[in-house]
Amino acid sequence: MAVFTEVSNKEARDLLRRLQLGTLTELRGIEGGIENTNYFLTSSEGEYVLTLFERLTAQQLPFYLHLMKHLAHGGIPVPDPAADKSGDILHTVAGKPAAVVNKLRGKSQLAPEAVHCAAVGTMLARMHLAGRDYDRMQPNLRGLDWWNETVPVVLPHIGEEQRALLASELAYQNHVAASSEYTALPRGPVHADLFRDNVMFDGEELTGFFDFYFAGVDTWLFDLSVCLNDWCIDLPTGVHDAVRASAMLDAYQAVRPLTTAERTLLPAMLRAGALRFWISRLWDFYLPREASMLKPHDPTHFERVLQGRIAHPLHP
Ligand SMILES: Nc1ncnc2c1ncn2[C@@H]1O[C@H](COP(=O)(O)OP(=O)(O)O)[C@@H](O)[C@H]1O
Ligand SMILES: N[C@@H](CCOP(=O)(O)O)C(=O)O
Repeated sequence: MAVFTEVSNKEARDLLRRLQLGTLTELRGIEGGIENTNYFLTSSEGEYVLTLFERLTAQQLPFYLHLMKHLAHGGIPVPDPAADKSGDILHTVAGKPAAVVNKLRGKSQLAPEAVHCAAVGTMLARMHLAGRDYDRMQPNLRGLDWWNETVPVVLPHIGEEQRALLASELAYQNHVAASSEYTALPRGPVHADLFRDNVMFDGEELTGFFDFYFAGVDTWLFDLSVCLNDWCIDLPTGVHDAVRASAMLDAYQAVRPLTTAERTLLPAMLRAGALRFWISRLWDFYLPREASMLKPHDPTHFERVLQGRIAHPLHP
């Protein structure tokens, strides 16, 4: 149950009044999620999601919330944070930073087919283009600097073979990041965690991207690689699925063709995307944070994905 902080009906009613979103009809805790407290908030005006941020700070949050607003106004189906009379979209509820967004229609497609991967590819490219004129800056806080800080912390907890793979892949990624091809990659605000459980579908219609709280400015190719590594593999084995990957890549490129540097570095960024989540899963597994991680994700999954990406590089 991902309700780490209880919200009373009175607090919900007061918030709806401040946001001029009608009168409360239902407040229901959401069971999914591992980072924040989430409630479905239903009022006489519509259905919303109330999020209380358990770890992100009031300094970090404006980047994410204004990015969602910017993208929503740019026609991308993402939750649009509600503003109060003064235009503020970051609120305080039960002593925590909080936001209210519209509830997206549909549900997550956890067994995607090519048609769903194509829809994600199209919308991802549209989202990258819509983010070009977003003027706030926050780096990907789970990027290369964080990998360099975190790998030494997890190394003592893992076996010799894993240590060798983790250390050599980190060295490889530092080398790639220093190259002129990497510098040439187009970049902008990216979602950086657009897994199957962070996209809504109604049948084959993509109804929204959500959970932007790992977003940051990074390469568009990294974002695409994170998607390919989750949507276009066989989950039990981690093996690449060529049909779903082509569907996603073709759809993405129909909106925004990859540059020469991106085509060259796709194999390296697929490795980077696998490394990023291997590190975070190892970190969550061996160094769990107080009360936040209910059931840590399996780190060995991304170890397998990384090995597959090294053994069988994907050349678009
Ligand atoms: N805007 C939204 N519209 C509809 N459902 C949402 C929305 N935001 C969150 N949810 C629901 O809440 C669940 C948990 O949200 P999520 O952002 O993944 O939490 P966490 O950041 O804690 O992992 C999602 O799986 C989804 O079912
Ligand atoms: N997608 C990440 C975990 C991030 O959790 P989320 O529920 O906030 O998307 C992983 O699979 O390791």
